[in-house]
Amino acid sequence: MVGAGGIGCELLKTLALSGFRDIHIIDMDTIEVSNLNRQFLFRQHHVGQSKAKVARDAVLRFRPHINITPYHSNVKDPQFNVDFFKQFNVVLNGLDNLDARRHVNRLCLAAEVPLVESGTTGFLGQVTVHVKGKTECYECQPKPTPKTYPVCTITSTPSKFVHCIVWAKDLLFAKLFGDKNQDNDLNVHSGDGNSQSEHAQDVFVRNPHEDLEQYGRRIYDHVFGYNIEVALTNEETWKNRQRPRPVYINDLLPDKLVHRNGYSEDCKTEDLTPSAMSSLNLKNPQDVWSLAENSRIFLESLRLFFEKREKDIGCLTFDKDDQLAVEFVTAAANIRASSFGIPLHSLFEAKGIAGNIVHAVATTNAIIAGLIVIEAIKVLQNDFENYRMTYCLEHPSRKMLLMPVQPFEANKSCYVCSETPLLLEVNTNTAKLRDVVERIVKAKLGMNLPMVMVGSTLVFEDGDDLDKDLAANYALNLDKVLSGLPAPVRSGTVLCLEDLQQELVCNINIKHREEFDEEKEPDGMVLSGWTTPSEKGKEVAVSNGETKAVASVSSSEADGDEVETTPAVPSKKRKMPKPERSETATENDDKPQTRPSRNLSDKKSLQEIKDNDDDDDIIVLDDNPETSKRKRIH
Ligand SMILES: Nc1ncnc2c1ncn2[C@@H]1O[C@H](COP(=O)(O)OP(=O)(O)OP(=O)(O)O)[C@@H](O)[C@H]1O
Ligand SMILES: [Zn+2]
Repeated sequence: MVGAGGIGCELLKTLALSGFRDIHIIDMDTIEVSNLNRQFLFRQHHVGQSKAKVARDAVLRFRPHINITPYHSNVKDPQFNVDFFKQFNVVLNGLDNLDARRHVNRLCLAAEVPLVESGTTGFLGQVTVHVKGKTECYECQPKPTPKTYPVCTITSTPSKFVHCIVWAKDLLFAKLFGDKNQDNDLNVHSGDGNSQSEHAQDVFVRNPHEDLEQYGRRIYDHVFGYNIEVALTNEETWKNRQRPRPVYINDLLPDKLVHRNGYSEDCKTEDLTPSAMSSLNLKNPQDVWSLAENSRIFLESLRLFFEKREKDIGCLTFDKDDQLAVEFVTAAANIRASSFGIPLHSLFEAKGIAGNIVHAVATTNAIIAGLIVIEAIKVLQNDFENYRMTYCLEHPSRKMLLMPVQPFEANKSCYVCSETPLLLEVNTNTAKLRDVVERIVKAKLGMNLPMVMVGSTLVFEDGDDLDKDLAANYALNLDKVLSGLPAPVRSGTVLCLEDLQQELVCNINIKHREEFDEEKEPDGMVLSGWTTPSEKGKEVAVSNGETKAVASVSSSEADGDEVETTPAVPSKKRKMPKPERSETATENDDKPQTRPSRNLSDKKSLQEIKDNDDDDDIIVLDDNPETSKRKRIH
């Protein structure tokens, strides 16, 4: 088992009660108070201890004679190599992030161990089975990427609260407390010339003799006052939009914060984590603060960052579990929202949006854990015919909340489980090797410790145990443009990537391209070749052959880096599920959740599926339903 969190606790209990006698469990985390509402193997006195170890002890209390081996470690650690994975009959994932899931997928493929993968988001959940040579792997289908917003909406023309949140955490928070060298679009688009952005660069630096309140007030006036004035000069922008209103601190808080009621220098925040809410005596996170209160929180949280957390400044990124960061972002987003005539939100709501939080539902985790065990048993019995991927829906579909679907066959162009090369369009004269390694090899391809080869020349290798000279040489290469490497990379060159831990090799054909669209191709390079086109709305095939889309997390307004779990539901493509139980094909008394799929709204294909409702075949739908083929995979 990988992961001993929400799904993991349920899973370990159900495995133990179902007769599994030798279980290894990996989890890198310690128990937090916020886990206790659903991770029922843990109690308050366990807070701070290893999840894997406490989960083991809790289960041994009611199943003392089974073996449970806990590892308080990251599954990406080198000790969990292919040989380690080979000792298991089946691997069960109860993870919460794509990165770890992809890594485990690769190790399972390399070790040839079946993987049962799972995820939940609120009421939605899914369990999928991945067996090399039999079904698709976890990465055969591209995963939905987190929602992004056009830069100019965030910097200049927000119309929803989420735009203000993204501005507050990704631009302002990052500018004030994050890496000083990062690219940051703050202000760049709010003025009409470079001089504005130059001015903006300076304003964020604290003057030597400026006290923290003066500094906070200056930042406040700059971002909520001056920048809005500058933006207003661009008449074109506001022709068909409501004009924003500049906000200045003296209009709201003419007196210094220290002189105002509700704030005292000596309030007892010393031993607690610094919090602007507690120092200003604002207690309820569900209250929507006034503009003045938001302004006070803004100044106070900024002061607390500099006073109490100075060592963090310069390397912070927004973290939903960092109270002070949430307070700052809530206040900044609300002040901006007020300026743009957007309704203000409480800290609780703002935190949910900023952290992309979908509240976990314990029952969904329990259901999903049960389904994992059912699939694990089938895998152990080699009952391939009966493997199912199961989706847990929010609303019944044909009176069913659980929707079983036969597994899909592998995607022949999946770079993880097949050897199909990828294509990278890149400007080989301007892009550095570092850009390719960071943006493509690590971020897009999920390699953990990659090696990059051009022909037989190794140009980069990652790892802590490298020889010093070699490491220095690779560091030099990282800063070279592709065409300037010791083995130059140009159009037609093949880059060979290898991750020894994941035992993954992947070739990339390089195609030189001069120009990239900043908005649409922000990486400045485009990787293609493995994805099958998937539709934006995710669709689920239901058991009578109809297809419906389920509301999924990515349709939520929230923006975020990582969705807690990602139930990827099958997109249009591939094949239809085998009906699990026969129901009258015409019955459909629940409201359609969203539009029917393009493919299956086609009457002809619907009819075709109904006709096949009760046979055991798997139907493969090509892009054009007219040419749909039926294909047996076993
Ligand atoms: N790379 C990894 N190696 C080992 N364990 C991991 C890794 N990534 C995630 N996990 C574990 O997977 C579990 C996922 O559980 P869950 O989704 O309930 O998240 P959580 O962190 O417990 O809760 P929340 O995110 O809501 O605070 C966590 O316990 C986490 O430690
Ligand atoms: Zn694959």
